[in-house]
Amino acid sequence: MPPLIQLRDVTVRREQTIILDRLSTTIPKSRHTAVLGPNGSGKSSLLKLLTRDFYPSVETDGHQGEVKILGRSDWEVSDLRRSMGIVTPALDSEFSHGRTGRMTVSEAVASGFTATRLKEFGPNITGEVADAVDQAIKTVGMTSLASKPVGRLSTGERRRTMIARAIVHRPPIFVLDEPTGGLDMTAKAKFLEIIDSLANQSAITMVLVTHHLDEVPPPMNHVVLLDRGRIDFDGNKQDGLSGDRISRLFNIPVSVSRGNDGWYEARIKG
Ligand SMILES: Nc1ncnc2c1ncn2[C@@H]1O[C@H](COP(=O)(O)OP(=O)(O)OP(=O)(O)O)[C@@H](O)[C@H]1O
Repeated sequence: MPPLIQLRDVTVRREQTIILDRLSTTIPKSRHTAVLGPNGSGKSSLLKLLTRDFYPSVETDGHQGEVKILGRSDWEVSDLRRSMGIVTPALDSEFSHGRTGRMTVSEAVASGFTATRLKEFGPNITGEVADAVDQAIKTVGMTSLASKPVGRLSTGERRRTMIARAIVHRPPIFVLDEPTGGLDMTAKAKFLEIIDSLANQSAITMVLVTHHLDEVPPPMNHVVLLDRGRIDFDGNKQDGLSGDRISRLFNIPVSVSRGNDGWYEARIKG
């Protein structure tokens, strides 16, 4: 079986700026991976390569890196997005207003099957689709709000709806970009609990972008650290999240500890 995700020597350039610099990494099935790094290090750009919002740039010597998903690099964008679960700030924002925001929670979740954003382009919510929608909504604790328009949910409720939409069709890959942005303490705790329980399942492989060490769920064992568009570290979480390494990466003295529950914590020293 080919790796789920394979990046080989990929550079992304925008207006003379190199955003990602000859990145190579491989994510096999079940290797939940956290991508960490300071602001502007290229984390979101890396996810955009996976979702085909960005493509590898052709370099001056004609070289072009390669992004393979599920062993293929020749995906139609719509097919590719249907085979992934995606939660990004842009998607979250789209579901917060306008016609997309008028979809009910059930309709929004069902739209994960078609990777669409309007009710009329979504699937019929009957039979197996309806069962899967109910199950996904239950997983994120939104059953009592299933008929409410997503645009009228709180940020935390909407974010949980986005998770349900991402997993409803049981995709092999689930990518999340800064999923706790804007959540209060309670909503964040609830959200991380859901992510943690999904990371305990091996059928879905998660790629999580974050700047917060305390948001990396215990079952997520692999980290990629990015520094100014380059991979600084790609390996085991325990080795990657050392105080020295994180201090160097974020350019500030930090002590990192791991609690008995497996969650990490970072504190600025001094
Ligand atoms: N479409 C674009 N055009 C030009 N520059 C871009 C574009 N997208 C990203 N960049 C630049 O690429 C760099 C990396 O951005 P990216 O958003 O991937 O970083 P990040 O690590 O996700 O940052 P943050 O933690 O702040 O979200 C930044 O310097 C950013 O300004």
